[in-house]
Amino acid sequence: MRNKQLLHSMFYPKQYAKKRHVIHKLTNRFTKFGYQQVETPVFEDYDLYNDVQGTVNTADMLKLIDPSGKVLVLRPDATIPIARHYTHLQEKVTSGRLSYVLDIFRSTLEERSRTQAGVELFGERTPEADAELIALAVTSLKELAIPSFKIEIGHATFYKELLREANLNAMQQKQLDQYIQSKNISEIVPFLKDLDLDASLIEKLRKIPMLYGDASLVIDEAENIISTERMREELDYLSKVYQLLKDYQVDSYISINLGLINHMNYYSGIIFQGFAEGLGQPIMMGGRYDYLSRSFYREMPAIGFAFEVNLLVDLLSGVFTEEEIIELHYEASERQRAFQLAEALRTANYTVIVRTAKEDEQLSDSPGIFVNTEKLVYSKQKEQREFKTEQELLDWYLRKDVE
Ligand SMILES: N[C@@H](Cc1c[nH]c[nH+]1)C(=O)O
Repeated sequence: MRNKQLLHSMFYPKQYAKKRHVIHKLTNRFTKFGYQQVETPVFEDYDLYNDVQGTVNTADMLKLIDPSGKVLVLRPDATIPIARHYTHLQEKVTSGRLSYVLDIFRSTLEERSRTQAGVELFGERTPEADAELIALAVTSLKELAIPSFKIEIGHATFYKELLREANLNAMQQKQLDQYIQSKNISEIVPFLKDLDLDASLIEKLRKIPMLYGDASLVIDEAENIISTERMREELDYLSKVYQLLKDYQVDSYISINLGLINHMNYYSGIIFQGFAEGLGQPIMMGGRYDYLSRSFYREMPAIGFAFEVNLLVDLLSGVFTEEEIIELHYEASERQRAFQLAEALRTANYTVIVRTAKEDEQLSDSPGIFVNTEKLVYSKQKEQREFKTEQELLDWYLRKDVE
């Protein structure tokens, strides 16, 4: 674990090697599914977020002022800028797959920033697109060998459809979301009764937090609370996504949770979160956001998700640095030869540190090469070998791991 006392904890070499491994595996997998990597600026206009509907809470953004007095924010989310740029620039493109590894900054985060690795798929509103993303998330976590994880799939508006006629204000909606999210069933009924809602509506809403678990059972149960055409369509859509996930053979990692609530409010359809055993917070979040780009240049359906890279790093056990470091010691007169030899080894993909030889040099466990006037010596623990020329040493070095 990294040192949690510091505001921005440092990744030390072993930990950082793990982070690199996680990023490498994820980006590789994203590429294999056809997602191309992009990067967005760290600093963004505060106004962008003020003008957009369904964005990060502006109070949570980290702001700064540039010399002209303009208010900027540190990138609080990756999805919003990517959607904005993509729908603006790619006027003729109808669909596209993008990926990213970016730090995002919010005052509410434990360390004010975190690294996310995610994907966004633009231009498709089909169960096939949703299933592709969920399958990509599952196979990525499998490839990383994250032990015991689950993806929970919910819906951003399914239960809110029930409430359309109830006209709750923002505070009441927030309170209800909280009760549903925490499955606080005992508080929900009195709360709804106080709001003077219809008894049959209360009965349906009370069931929402229990619509959780095995997908086919939950989908069947959810049939009983459908009260609008839209709910019917969304449930059928969810069911199609689940059928597709069966064909991807990832259904054993999936459960449905119709009380799932994501903290971003741009979602408009399926939402999902990934959980690993023993970790209270999600390792992945995402969902469909078909109307976010309406605030930009043109409306384009979209879906995406992001992994929390640092949480994945903390979940991985094992060591991810196997690289041996060769220490190359040289006598002052042999400096140029030594530098050339070090460079030849680096070109051959070895890691080399060069240093001047000291009289009482202790042999360490890592391999050492000594460049003296008369000879070249390789040593590792008890093994010692002498070479006459650099080429001889190089030839032997390049062969030794193969033989
Ligand atoms: N940007 C979202 C995750 C996401 C990516 N794409 C869609 N949703 C978040 O930070 O929670």
